[in-house]
Amino acid sequence: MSRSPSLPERPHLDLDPEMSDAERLSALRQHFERMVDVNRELDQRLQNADDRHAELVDEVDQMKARNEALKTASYYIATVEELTDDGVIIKQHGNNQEVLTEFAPSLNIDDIEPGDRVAINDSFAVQTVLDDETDARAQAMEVVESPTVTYDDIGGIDEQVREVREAVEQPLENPEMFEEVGIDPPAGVLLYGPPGTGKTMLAKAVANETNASFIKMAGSELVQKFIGEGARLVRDLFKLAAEREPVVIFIDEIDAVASKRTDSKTSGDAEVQRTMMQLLSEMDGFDDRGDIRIIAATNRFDMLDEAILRPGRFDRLIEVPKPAVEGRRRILDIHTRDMNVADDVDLDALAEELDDYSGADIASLTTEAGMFAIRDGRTVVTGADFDAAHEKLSNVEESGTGPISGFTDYQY
Ligand SMILES: Nc1ncnc2c1ncn2[C@@H]1O[C@H](COP(=O)(O)OP(=O)(O)OP(=O)(O)O)[C@@H](O)[C@H]1O
Repeated sequence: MSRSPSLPERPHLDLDPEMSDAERLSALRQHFERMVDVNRELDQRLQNADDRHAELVDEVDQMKARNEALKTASYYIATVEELTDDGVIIKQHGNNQEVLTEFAPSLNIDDIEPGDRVAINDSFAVQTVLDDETDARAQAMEVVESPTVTYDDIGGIDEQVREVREAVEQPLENPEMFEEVGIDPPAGVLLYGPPGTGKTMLAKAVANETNASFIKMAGSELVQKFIGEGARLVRDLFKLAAEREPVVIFIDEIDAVASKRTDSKTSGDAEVQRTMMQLLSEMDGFDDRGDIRIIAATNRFDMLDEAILRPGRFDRLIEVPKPAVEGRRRILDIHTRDMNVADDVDLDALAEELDDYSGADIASLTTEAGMFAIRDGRTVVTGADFDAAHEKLSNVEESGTGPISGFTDYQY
């Protein structure tokens, strides 16, 4: 900490009784001059201190403003209901609370109409007018008109492929069979298992095979990125699907919106609950929806709320595990089929060695081996490249993150 400079020394007046009047006068004059100097210096210091004080007050004001901005940085979403002379009536999404409020001075009242979606701050003042919902939809969902993944691209999970085809393809292609037999087709398929085992691929391949569009939505995005919008986006998702049939809806990380209820009553939990209830109600009205099939995926089966597993909802559960040795061999085949691989590469032996590798880990291993060849200026990938890649990925594993996709706390 810097210390303030010491005060100037107080001038001392030393009058000798022996002094003549002239000497006294001269000593007094000198003393007076020194006092004037000291006074001038003190004045200067006071001025400096005032300036510094003003600077600090300014800094504090800026910090306060920044703090205020940080506090109000997250906005809530609402819809404009009515513009009145007293202000604007908005309805907040999520809790449907109606509020009479005002606009931020930066907004122009002529740009706002009833029905607009707006962002409001903690004091409900309208901060911005949001783009219309199709933009929000586009951000939240990945829509693929015709996915190119085929069943041949998926290795090691043949039984799971068969089950998914039965549950999704059959009802789309032969709905009359279900009618004749007199049973309802499975409503939703839930794929569960470790990350990177091909769940997304499987859903895309089914869409491809049935000439259906593919719409993917990530559960975590629904509740983390679009706070207050989850239930609405679920509604939008099914509306969009109805416009695109035949369609496969894929909800990844469904655990984010369908976890077991916790005891805490935070607004975040309430939001997740609302999103899940919307999803359940959409699925319950599913019978009349025609050519829409729904597949969800999770790495955390143990966390799921049983409500979503009831008949008529996700009633076909398919486990997608990490591949066994034959599966790994098949996945190695798939991922090396377009690679320039040297004769000394022994994929059988490699498949044996890649214990605990997921399909995604194997895909990374082959890419990594190719990178070693390129780094060495070669276009043929050798056994040594695969060994080096294996060693590199094993080191990642030793550092505690799993071969690649990291998977330590998985239970189901
Ligand atoms: N069974 C598999 N056969 C061939 N490649 C696979 C397989 N599983 C995963 N892969 C490779 O890993 C990539 C990622 O797989 P995918 O996204 O389907 O896994 P996921 O199970 O959906 O993972 P997550 O749970 O992390 O979303 C695929 O694009 C593919 O290259």
